[in-house]
Amino acid sequence: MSSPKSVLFGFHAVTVRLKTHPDSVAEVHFDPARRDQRMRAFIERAKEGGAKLVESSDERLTQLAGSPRHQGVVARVATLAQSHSLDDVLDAAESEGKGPPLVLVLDGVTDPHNLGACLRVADGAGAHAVVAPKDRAVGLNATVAKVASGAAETVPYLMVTNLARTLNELKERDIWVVGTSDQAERSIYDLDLNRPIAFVLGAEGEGMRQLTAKTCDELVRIPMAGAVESLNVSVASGVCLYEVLRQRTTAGRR
Ligand SMILES: C[S@@+](CC[C@H](N)C(=O)[O-])C[C@H]1O[C@@H](n2cnc3c(N)ncnc32)[C@H](O)[C@@H]1O
Repeated sequence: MSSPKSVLFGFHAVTVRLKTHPDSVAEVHFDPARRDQRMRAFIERAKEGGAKLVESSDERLTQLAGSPRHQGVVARVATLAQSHSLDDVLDAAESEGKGPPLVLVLDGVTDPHNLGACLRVADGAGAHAVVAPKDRAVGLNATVAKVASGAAETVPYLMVTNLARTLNELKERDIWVVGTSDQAERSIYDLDLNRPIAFVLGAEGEGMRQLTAKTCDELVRIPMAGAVESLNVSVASGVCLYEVLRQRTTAGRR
């Protein structure tokens, strides 16, 4: 029986899938009219990975991707099974010596561009997982993967049934659960983040749900020096996760 297929588009998203799960790539469609260096290098890599290459027109690629932003590259791929739980992911990170747990929790991020950007920054900062509630989140689709530039393949994205319960489970693992709100009193720059940590961010508009905020150990704000009240959720994720990385890296150098 063949596994369900989905599409990935854009150079980064397809290249990372070829690197991480080459067997899951059924076909790579590309635009033969594009003969630049980037495309030539990409085709070389796809051939090395054993992918079936198919020449397709720009129009056909747009149709396959469901978007004109495919950069001349669309892959039909098998959907990867999400067999692991958050516990499995954190256990694996620990046994691989990846440092204290670092988790990004997104309560209500339904925009694929925002999720893609959050996954990208989570990968960059070395987060071990991104977690979201099943009923208040966007799933991993082709737009998310394109915006994530490959990070949708590298950072486990776990959709959970009950977010408050998951936050309590993180606390039981001695992970400090820190919620973020532009209304919080304490600044993120006053925290010692060199410890197991989960940052919780909320939706554009209404922010975190009340129960989510109540379940957090601490609420912090990112200082805002100008006129606007808050940052985009992916930018705020970047500030939080990179502050953890900065503190942990600095501590490692001492
Ligand atoms: C666009 S903001 C939503 C703003 C919303 N008015 C609120 O009450 O949080 C989306 C998310 O990014 C994070 N965020 C944005 N700006 C922030 C700030 N200055 N301090 C802390 N978190 C912030 C929060 O997690 C927030 O829920």
